[in-house]
Amino acid sequence: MPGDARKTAEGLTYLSGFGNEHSSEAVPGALPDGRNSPQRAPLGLYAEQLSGTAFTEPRAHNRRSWLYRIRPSAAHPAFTPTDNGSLRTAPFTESVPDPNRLRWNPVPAPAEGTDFLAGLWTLGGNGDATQRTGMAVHLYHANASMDRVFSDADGELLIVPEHGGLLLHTEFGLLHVEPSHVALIPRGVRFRVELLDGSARGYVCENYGAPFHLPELGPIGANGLANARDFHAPVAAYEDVEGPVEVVNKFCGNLWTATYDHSPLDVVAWHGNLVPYVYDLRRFNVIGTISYDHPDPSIFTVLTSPSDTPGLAGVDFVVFAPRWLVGEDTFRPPYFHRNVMSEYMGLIEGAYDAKAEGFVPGGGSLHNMMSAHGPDRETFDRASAAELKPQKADDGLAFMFETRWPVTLTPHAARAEHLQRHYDDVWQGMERHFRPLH
Ligand SMILES: O=C(O)Cc1cc(O)ccc1O
Ligand SMILES: [Fe+2]
Repeated sequence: MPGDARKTAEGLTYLSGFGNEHSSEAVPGALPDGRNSPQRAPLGLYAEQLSGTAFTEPRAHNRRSWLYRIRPSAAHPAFTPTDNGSLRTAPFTESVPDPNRLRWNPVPAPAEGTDFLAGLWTLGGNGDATQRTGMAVHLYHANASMDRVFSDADGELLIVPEHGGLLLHTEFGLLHVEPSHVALIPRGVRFRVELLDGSARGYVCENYGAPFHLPELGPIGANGLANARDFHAPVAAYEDVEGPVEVVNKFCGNLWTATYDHSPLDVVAWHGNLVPYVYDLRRFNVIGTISYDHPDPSIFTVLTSPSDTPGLAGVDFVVFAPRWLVGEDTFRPPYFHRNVMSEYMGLIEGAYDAKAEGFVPGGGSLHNMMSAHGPDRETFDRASAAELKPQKADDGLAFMFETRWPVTLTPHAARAEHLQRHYDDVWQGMERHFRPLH
């Protein structure tokens, strides 16, 4: 019942920190002491390691957890292929990469009975899931809770709700995520999504590459941006369900299904540093100029998935959180630019300071590699004439998935009804102001 679920969601206990060695047991004594894999695990549980990085990756990047569960994950029948719905995976080869500036309205409401998984609609992406490079942008619109369980072997899922609260039942325990919060489900972790408000809409970044971590702070110092202690992992909570449970597994681009004879959300205790987590974007410590010029938005990076080249992210997750604008003699909104990185932007609420209208909550824009963009004409005119007193930019919450490779669209995104036909017009009629002095 949604009412009961909301009560549960509000009472959740979390473990705080990013990349920590956490441990949690739902039943006292379920965690073995001093070793991971005793001859007989406590309470008759099965011990199992979940590796998110290769065994041999450097300690600073290594992610794994030990799970103590009622049945080992291996106890399942064969998977068989099932319908992928509107979910697509890299490599994206069905459309020609598009250099145009593109913008979409929100994804239309789905048919009754659409759960989070069925409600996923892929916009596009890059890389190759089988090579563990690149990312995909998905949107979701759902109106039913999942009575099946999902896991994604292709990548981790960064869920960015725009409408409707979600209660995520994961192998590690329960997470509650609301608009303005984000949730991360690591690669391969089983979960199901319960809707808390009847329907839910939002965005998902599926990251095929290295797990997201916090960006370096460099000269900013030891604190700032997203603070590690504001990331919250669940405490162990398990389902002891015997009976048929559908489990859907996304593997190398396809959905596969199997009917288990028990719930795989049966982890009674766990320890490790590979965990799902939630983060409240409003806790982001925004750093900006206190002198002049508009800083590059890398300063708003919440999470980054590094590639082999230092500083060049497979994908960055960037938030435009409430902040003061005080730059002197400065054009304060985002500047005109062309970027080697490709930018997908979404809006969680309100408005975005570079766009006077047309960029709406639940919608999104794509400015692919080197495509020219920036403030629309109305914003340019307003900001060029604005009185430069300190101003609070707090009427919206926007974000960006910024990636090193161009985003190629799925055919359904390229042809969508809700693709805006005249987005280019926002830069039409930019007046000529040039007046040579002589
Ligand atoms: O295009 C955008 O709106 C995103 C963006 C924001 C900003 O403050 C500077 C550069 C940039 O790409
Ligand atoms: Fe941009």
